[in-house]
Amino acid sequence: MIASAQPKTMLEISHLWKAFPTPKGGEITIVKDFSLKLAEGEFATLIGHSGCGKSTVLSIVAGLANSTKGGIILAGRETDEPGPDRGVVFQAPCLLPWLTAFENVMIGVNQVYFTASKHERKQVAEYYLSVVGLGEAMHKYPAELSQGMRQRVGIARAFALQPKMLLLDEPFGMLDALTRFELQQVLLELWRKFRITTLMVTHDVDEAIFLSDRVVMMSDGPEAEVGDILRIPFERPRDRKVIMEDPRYYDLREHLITFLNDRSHLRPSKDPEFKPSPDMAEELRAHRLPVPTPLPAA
Ligand SMILES: Nc1ncnc2c1ncn2[C@@H]1O[C@H](COP(=O)(O)OP(=O)(O)OP(=O)(O)O)[C@@H](O)[C@H]1O
Repeated sequence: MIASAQPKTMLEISHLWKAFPTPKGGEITIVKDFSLKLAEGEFATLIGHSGCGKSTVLSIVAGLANSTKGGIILAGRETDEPGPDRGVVFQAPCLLPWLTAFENVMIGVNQVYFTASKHERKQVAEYYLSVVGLGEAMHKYPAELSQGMRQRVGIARAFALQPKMLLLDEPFGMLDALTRFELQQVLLELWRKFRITTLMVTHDVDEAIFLSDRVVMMSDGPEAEVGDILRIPFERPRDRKVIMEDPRYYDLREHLITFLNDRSHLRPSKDPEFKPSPDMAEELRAHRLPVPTPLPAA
C-alpha cells in the first residue's frame, strides 16, 4: 500500500507566549503556550472573545510584534520580523491618501518584483486590481472609493505580493453585510486560484464556517490558548446557499456558539455580584450571540 503524501506544513506557531507590562508594574500573560500548525494552502480562522489575544497572535506571525517565548516557523524558517512573504490585511486597509489605488498597490509590487521591467510590474498591479473588481476604478484616490472598494485595494495589494501566507485581521469587520458577503466571495475566489495559506481573525461565526478549512477557537484571556479546533467539512468551491441548507451547518454553528458561550465572561451570570460591562450587548451581537433582554442591571 502506498501511503498518501502528508501536506507540507507552511506555518508552525510553536509554544507562543505573550506578556505585556501592566500600568501597576509587573506583567500580564495574554497568550499562553499557543501552538498551531497550518498546512500549505490551508485556510484557518481564529475566533474568540474580544481581547483574548487573536490580533496579538496574528501580529506576532506577521512579525509586527515579538513573542515573549516561543516562535514562528514559516516555510521551514524561523521568523521574527515582517517581510513580503506575508501579506497582511487589517480592518482598515491603511492606504496612502495621496496615491491612487494603482499606485498604492505598486509600492509593494516594486519592492517584490524588483527584477521585472516597469511594464511587467504595472501589469501585475493592474491584474490584481482587476481581479478584485477595480478594473474601472484603479486610478482613483482612496477618498474617492467606498470602504468596500478600499478593502478590495487592500486585498489586491496583499495578493499582488504573491506571499507565502495571508494574514487577515477582521478584514470585513467594518463593512455592511452585503459588501461583506461580496468580499468574502472575492477572497475565496482568489484563495482558490492561488492557494495561499491563510490565517484570518474574525468575530463572525458564519464567516468562519463559510471560509475556513478549520476554525481555531481561542479560550478567554488572560492566558488564552487554543481551546478547540473545528474542521469544516464542506466541499469547495462553496456556495453560501447550499451550505446554509446543509444540516451540518447548524451543528457546526452550534458547536462554535456553545464554545463561545461556555467560555464567555460576557454571559449573564447568576452571581448577584455580577457586573456586566457596558459593551456587553455590543460584544454579544458582534459574535452573533443572543442578547438577553432586558440586560442584567450593571
Ligand atoms: N501593546 C500592548 N500593551 C499592553 N496590552 C496590550 C497591548 N496590545 C494588546 N494588549 C492587550 O492584550 C489583550 C489582547 O489584545 P488583542 O488585540 O490581541 O485581542 P483580540 O482578541 O484581537 O481583541 P479584539 O477581538 O477586540 O480585536 C487585550 O487585553 C489588550 O488590551
